[in-house]
Amino acid sequence: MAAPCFLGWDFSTQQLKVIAIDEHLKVIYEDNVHFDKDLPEFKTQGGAYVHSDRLTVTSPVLMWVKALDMILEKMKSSGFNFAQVRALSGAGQQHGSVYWKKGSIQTLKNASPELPLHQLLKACFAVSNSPIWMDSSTASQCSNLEKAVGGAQRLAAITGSRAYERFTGNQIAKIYSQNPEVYTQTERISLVSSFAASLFLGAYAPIDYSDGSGMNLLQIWEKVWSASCLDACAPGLEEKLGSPVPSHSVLGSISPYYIQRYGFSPDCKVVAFTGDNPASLAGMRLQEGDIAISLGTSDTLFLWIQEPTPALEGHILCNPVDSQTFMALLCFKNGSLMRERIRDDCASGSWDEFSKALSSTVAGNNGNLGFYFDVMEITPEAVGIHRFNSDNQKVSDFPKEVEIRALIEGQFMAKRIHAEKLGYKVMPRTRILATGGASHNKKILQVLSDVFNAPVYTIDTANSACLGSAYRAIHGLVAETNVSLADVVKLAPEPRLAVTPTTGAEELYRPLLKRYAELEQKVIYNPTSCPV
Ligand SMILES: O=C(CO)[C@@H](O)[C@H](O)CF
Repeated sequence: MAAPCFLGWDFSTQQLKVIAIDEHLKVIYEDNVHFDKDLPEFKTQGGAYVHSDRLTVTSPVLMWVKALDMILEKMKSSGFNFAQVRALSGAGQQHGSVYWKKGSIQTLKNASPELPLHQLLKACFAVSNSPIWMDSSTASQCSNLEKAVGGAQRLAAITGSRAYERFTGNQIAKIYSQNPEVYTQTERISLVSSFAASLFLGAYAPIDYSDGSGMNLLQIWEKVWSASCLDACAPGLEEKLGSPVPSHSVLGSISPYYIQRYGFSPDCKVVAFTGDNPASLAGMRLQEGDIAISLGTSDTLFLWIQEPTPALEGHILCNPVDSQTFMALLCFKNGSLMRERIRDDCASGSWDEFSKALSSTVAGNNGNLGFYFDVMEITPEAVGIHRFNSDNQKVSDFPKEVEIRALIEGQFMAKRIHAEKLGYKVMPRTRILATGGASHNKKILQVLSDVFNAPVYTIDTANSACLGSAYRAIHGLVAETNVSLADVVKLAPEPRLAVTPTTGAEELYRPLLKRYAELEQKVIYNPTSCPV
């Protein structure tokens, strides 16, 4: 009897990835299909089409289907033993939506194993180019939705986020208003995650609570669709969405199509798919009180939160590994490009010199504080460079090494302040899991550790959504017995401890954090008033 294994899928923006892990969580297979390179007939760029209005961004749904055909054929030719797969789960880019045409359920259910999926399903989609998360063409739908429910803060209180152009409810509203006949022809609307799960299930898979939190449609507290949000977007929407389910749900056994065409076991279970970021949270094995910080072009924070306070920034989602709690996403657009620009201006383009400047300046920077936003920041909405001395007086410049410390301390103080605004609390057990370019720089991590007064670990998240999906496949089989994901994956490699907080850091940064929050109110973008 072949050793059991578990598959994790990631239908991301630029590629389809798969990872197989054995019962000891060891990776035994991984593969990918890169949309632009391996499916050139679709002529996508970065897996998508940016339309001439520069606002509309879509991806061809049949490209995702054909990528699955391709990767399964690659696995088959490599001799992968599909019969050993006990369960599979997956992730999809958040917010994207798929529109199944009336009657497609029969095609899905009766798929003939002689043919590839992309041939079987070629007439199944009422919208051939699915809107994806990069789209920002629904501003009018967003303001309509916020008005309909009583304002931006009210919508955030209901669904975890104010209205965002990429969020699915607003995308559906646009399709309904611009193509009502297409909307009428649609019998089911999936997210990318539940669309992918449907392909394996041979039936329409439900939307999970966590990815459903990225639609501006789900009441994240009661975990039901918000009637007022649905009605504001399109008529009869609830029937087209189906009922949402807990993210750990076992949806059923794999469709006979895969058993006959690839040799999957009839006992292989399909566990609900979810969004890429929730799946990454699982892949990073975040636990209560942890923070994951991806230090990339934008800096992204993943937070595990017990009692969230939804705000006009960031996103609160149902937690994918514990339906009783929540997760939050916070995005800071001025991330690595901002750090590189200051490195070039103040450290002659050298990270070594940058690090030396951090070492040569004192924690707290003698009260000098800075806000560094070369591009319009979203957390908070602000732009430009703003420097303040220890008396809170605006100054036009800092010495180079002071500028470097002011940038790094400012970026991390902002992260702590905005995380705590969403309800996050630093706990004695808090760990910061850092990933991305800057996580290789210990001097930068030391500032992060001191500002949060928590140890910083580094993790490799290259495949976190895929790995998280494989972990969730295992967890789905035992979740009903109240086993936590953390217990199921305790054999996984531990994150590496990089730095711990300097003694006295909490006392030092507490007053600075207060000052920073107060000064931030002065730099927030207010188009009607003159710049600070
Ligand atoms: O829009 C996002 C999250 O809100 C992106 O991170 C997408 O999930 C990327 F696929």
